[in-house]
Amino acid sequence: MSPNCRFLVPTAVVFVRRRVGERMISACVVPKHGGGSVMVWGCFAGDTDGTIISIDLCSGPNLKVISTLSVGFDHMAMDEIKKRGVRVGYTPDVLTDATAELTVALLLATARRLPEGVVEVKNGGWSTWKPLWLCGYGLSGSTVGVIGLGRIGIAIARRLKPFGVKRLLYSGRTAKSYAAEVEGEYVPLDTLVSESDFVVVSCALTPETQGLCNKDFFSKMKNTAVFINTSRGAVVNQEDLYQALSSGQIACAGLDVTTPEPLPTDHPLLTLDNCVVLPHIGSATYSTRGIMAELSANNLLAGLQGTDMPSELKF
Ligand SMILES: O=C(O)C(=O)CO
Repeated sequence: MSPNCRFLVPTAVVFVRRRVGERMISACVVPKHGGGSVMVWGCFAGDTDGTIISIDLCSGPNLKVISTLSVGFDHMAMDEIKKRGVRVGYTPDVLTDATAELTVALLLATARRLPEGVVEVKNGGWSTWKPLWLCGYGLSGSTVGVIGLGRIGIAIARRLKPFGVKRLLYSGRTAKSYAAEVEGEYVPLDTLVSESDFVVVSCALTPETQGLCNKDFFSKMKNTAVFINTSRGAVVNQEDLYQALSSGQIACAGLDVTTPEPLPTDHPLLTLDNCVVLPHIGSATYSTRGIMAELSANNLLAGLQGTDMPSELKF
């Protein structure tokens, strides 16, 4: 085993090497970006804190199967994976509800300034009642814009609608028939950005979405708007977000994802009261992580056996 190995999510996965006919093939379980630990078996290396450096540089020719404990696969060198014909298992669907719940929690915590309130209670800042103290923004009667109405996006929209959201806008590559369920209006991105009181980013990280939320984007948002990102950190230009937050261009932001992860403790975003940063815990419920672990183990085993995986990435 590689000296770089740090153990181990999930413990259920034990078959990492297997003889198939004359050949020994290798497989590994990878956590998502910044996930903290990597199972390494000779063919695959991680750096000292367990983050994968690069599959193309580190994996050996025997690597046939990868099982990632995530729905996202932007942490893997897909071009190289395709070139080598490596099969990839992932964990869609099973984390949708947990991630949507976390998004709603983060949105409410950010808009209603819960972290600031908790600090004030502890540090004695809570004195007499003051009409405008710790006021924030409510969902009732608001316009919510979801960027990327995929599996998780629609689950977020479904949960937000009952808060009294008046208009639900969404943008993305195509209009979705299932958007009717939340009375979703498919609009150009610019319309969504300028008309929404809450902008929720729930799209995949692709070359098109990388850096999408930049200076130009934030300049179109309302000064009272709340920005939430639970997709991938690289969708956001963090320097531009910092400027938008510190100058009052937008009201506040809640991020469950950053670049890098973990975000260094001296990062400028962490100096702002109007920015709530979570440590990428979208899918972190006990039951969801258990189901993800089981699914990724089954993906891995199926990959090693050469049978259909329960959830195989098609590319
Ligand atoms: O599984 C993933 O890719 C996630 O980031 C869920 O939070």
